[in-house]
Amino acid sequence: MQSAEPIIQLVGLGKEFRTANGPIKALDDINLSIEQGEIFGIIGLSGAGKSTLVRCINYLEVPTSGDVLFENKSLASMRPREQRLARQSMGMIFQQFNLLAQRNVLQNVCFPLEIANAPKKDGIKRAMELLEIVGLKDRAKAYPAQLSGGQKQRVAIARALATNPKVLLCDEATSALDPNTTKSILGLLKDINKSMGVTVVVITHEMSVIEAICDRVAIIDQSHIAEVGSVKEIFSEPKSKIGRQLILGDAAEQVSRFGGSKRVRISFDGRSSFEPVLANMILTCKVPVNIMHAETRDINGTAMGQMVIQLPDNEVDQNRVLSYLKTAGITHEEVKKHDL
Ligand SMILES: Nc1ncnc2c1ncn2[C@@H]1O[C@H](COP(=O)(O)OP(=O)(O)OP(=O)(O)O)[C@@H](O)[C@H]1O
Repeated sequence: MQSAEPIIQLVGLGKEFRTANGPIKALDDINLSIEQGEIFGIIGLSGAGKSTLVRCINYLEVPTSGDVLFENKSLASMRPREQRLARQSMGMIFQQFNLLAQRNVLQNVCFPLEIANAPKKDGIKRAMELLEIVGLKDRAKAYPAQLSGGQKQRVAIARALATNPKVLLCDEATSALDPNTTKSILGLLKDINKSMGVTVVVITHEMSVIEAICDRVAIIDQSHIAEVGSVKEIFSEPKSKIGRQLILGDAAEQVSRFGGSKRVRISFDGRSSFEPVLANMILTCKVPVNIMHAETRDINGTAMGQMVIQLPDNEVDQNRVLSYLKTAGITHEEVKKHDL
């Protein structure tokens, strides 16, 4: 679905809030290009400026400097009608769903069409089609209070799509949902992106969300873009400090559990591939290990060579790994530091 045509460009974008305690610079010199048809993630810690950024994209917040280009045209320089149409081309969903409690599901989805003065019959037809897409056709008469969080977000997605937007902006859309519901909502967003060609912009503080659906990602830190790239690139080699913190955070924490503990040399003699050996060991023992050194070659799916792993400090964990290696018939020996 991806093409190289930009649909949204942020050029030197800045946003400053005036508060009683002085100005707060929420965004500073943001330059980003989001391509038509992609799923673009924006990740950062709390307070980094993510929500402000996404709200500036559709002019819910008007930037204090720089420009937002939608389909190569500056929102700031558009005539009011043109700007309204451009903003209508960007649907939005939120963490707290923001459904109208007094309206049923169908009426919620029809709402943006009423605002856009669409004929009522057409509105209902379109809303029912969308409810079918999000899997809630049979709940058209239900009220938001009668729905689960995941169902509410599905209604919000249908409502956001009612005016046929080209872009769907998702501000922490799964942050209030449990992991399974999150997975199904992310799946739905991916399907919508594929089947309708809608560009999706996902704002999140969770790396797992980026990993699950995004093509590219920008990391935002303290009002600035720290790095941008394909999810693959950024995950395999984060260049910024905040990128390493977000991506390797857990791993870095795990490493601190190792201290100067026991090391084991595993020899691979071609009978097995080293990945399943390590993966099975970690899955079976539920113990993280640290790869200190590896001289292995994957030859036609089998591993030759050796690898030194470091075990956690905890003796029970160490014994678990050692007895696994023994039972699995994997050649290994304990090594001292100077043996490395
Ligand atoms: N309307 C506002 N008035 C004043 N300051 C604001 C306003 N909106 C945001 N800010 C400030 O701008 C900065 C960025 O906030 P923003 O909500 O964009 O961050 P965020 O990355 O979305 O954080 P979170 O994940 O916690 O929502 C913060 O310092 C915040 O306090």
